[in-house]
Amino acid sequence: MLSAITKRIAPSFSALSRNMSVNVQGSPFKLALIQLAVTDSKEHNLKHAHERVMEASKQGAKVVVLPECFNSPYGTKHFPEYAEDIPEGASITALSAMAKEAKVYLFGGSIPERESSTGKIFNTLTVYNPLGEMIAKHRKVHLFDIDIPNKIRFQESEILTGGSWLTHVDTEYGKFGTAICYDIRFPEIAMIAARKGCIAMIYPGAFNTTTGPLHWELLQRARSAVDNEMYVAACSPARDESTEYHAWGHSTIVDPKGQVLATCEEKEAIIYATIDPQEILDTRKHIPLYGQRRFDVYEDVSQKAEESSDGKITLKE
Ligand SMILES: O=C(O)CCC(=O)C(=O)O
Repeated sequence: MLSAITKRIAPSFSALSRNMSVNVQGSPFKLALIQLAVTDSKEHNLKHAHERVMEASKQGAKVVVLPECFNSPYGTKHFPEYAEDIPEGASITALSAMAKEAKVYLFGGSIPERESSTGKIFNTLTVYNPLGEMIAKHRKVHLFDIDIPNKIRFQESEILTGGSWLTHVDTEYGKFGTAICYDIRFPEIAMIAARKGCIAMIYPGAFNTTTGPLHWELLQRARSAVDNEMYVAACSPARDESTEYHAWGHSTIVDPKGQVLATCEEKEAIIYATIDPQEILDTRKHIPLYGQRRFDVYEDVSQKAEESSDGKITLKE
C-alpha cells in the first residue's frame, strides 16, 4: 500500500517542482520610508508630508512610503473626525498632487476612509503613480483588536470595518504587495504576494511600545527571508509622547535574506535603501525554497487568490 502511494506521489512531486519558479520582474530603484511626525492638525500633516515626499524625491527615491494614519492621530476616537471619502477627500487630492510633483510612486500611508454609501469607516491605503493617478486602494484586512492586561488594549473593530480584498500594485520597477500594520501578522498575505511575483511587501504600520520591541522587526524579517525571500518595508509614524498612543517608530527595510538594510529610532526620519530584484533571484537560487515546496502534501494558498480586471485579489472558497 505504502509503495503504491509513494509511486503515485513521486511523479506528481517532480512535475510540481518544475513549475514552481515564480517570475520576478523589475529593475533596481531607491525606496524611501518617511517616518512622519503626525500632529492633530490634518492641514499641517498634509503640508508636512508634502515637504518630506519632495525631500525623498530630491534624494533620488522612486518609490516613497508614508506611515499608517499619516493625516490623523492614531486612535479609534479620532477616526470618525478625520475620516474622508475616497477619492473626494482633501488627503487624496494632496497625495495625488505630491506624487505628481515629486514624480514618484507614492504609497500614501493610510487614512480613515468613510464609505459614503454605508457610513462604514475603514483604515485605507491609496497608491499613486508619478502622474498622480491613484492606482490602488487597500483597506486594512485584519483589524487591530488586542488586549494585553496592564499594557495595551486596542479595539479597532469598535469603529472600523475590515477590508475584503488583497492588493498587488504594478509599477515600472516591479510588482508590490501591500497591507497595513496588523496585517503583517498574517503570513498568507505576503506569501500570496510573493507567489504572484511581487518583489516587496510594503506595510504602513504603527506598532506600539509593547508589541513593537517584541515583534516589529521579527515579523518583517520573517515575512521576507523565512517565508518568502522578498523585500519587506514597514513605515511607522514618529513617536509623540504627548498623545495616548505611543508609536514604536523604527521604520525598517529588510532584504530577501532577512537582513535589515535601513532602520531608525522613534523620531521623525527618512530612511532609504536600494531594492534590486536580482537579489531575490540570487537568494532563491542559493536557498531554493521555491523549487522545494511540497504542494502535493499541503495546499498552495496562492492558488486561492484570483485577480479581477480592476486588479483586486479576492480569495476563492
Ligand atoms: O500587531 C501589533 O502588535 C500592532 C498592530 C497595530 O498597531 C495596528 O494594526 O495598527
